[in-house]
Amino acid sequence: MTDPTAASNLAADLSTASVSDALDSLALPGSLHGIGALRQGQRTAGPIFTVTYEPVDEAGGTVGDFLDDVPAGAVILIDNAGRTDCTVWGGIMSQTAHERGIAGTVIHGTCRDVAVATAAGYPIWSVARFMRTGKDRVRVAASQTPVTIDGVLIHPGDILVADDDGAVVVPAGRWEEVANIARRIDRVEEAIVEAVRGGATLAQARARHGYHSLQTRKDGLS
Ligand SMILES: O=C([O-])CC(=O)C(=O)O
Ligand SMILES: [Mg+2]
Repeated sequence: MTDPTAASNLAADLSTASVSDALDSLALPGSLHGIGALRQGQRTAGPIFTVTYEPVDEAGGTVGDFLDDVPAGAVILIDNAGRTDCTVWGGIMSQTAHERGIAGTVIHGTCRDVAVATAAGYPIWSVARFMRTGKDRVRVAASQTPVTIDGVLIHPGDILVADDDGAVVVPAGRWEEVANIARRIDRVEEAIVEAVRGGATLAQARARHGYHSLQTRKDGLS
């Protein structure tokens, strides 16, 4: 799944919660702990463009050097090792990315110029918001190489889904399998709520539809 439009269309109906449960059922990692939505009501999905930063302590380090290389529809995933004392993303970058049709930015690190991103409607997920620039403090070490965030190994082109609950990554080769399971989980959860509306107790509705084991590993190894 490398076509950006296809990825975002495929994920349009999927929440990160369902995708995470589907990953759990397959014993796959993917949920990016510690990265939260900049504001509520934003969501995105698409193939990942990876960026890795490294610290510097001299003039010449800077942020955003990779942005002209990112294709429309991609989700930028930045690994700055969770650093919160300086930025790797700001308002000029939000407006540029929005202008180019980039699907969103997910940062294991920090962004600034939040009001600008909000005004542009550009979606961002990050560890923190802080105003001190990364210029002269970090530089791009690599782009489009594998990164590891919260113990999750992520390759360029893997699929990222992000919403109010955070961001989750699915290996490109497992996307359809995971999405199908996530949709099945959604249908079961809807059926539980319907049963409650129809007069069942929550316990009855959950038991009837196997709620407690929806995300349980299905290979018998858990
Ligand atoms: O220094 C930064 O984080 C970048 C910045 O403010 C911008 O892109 O507007
Ligand atoms: Mg700025």
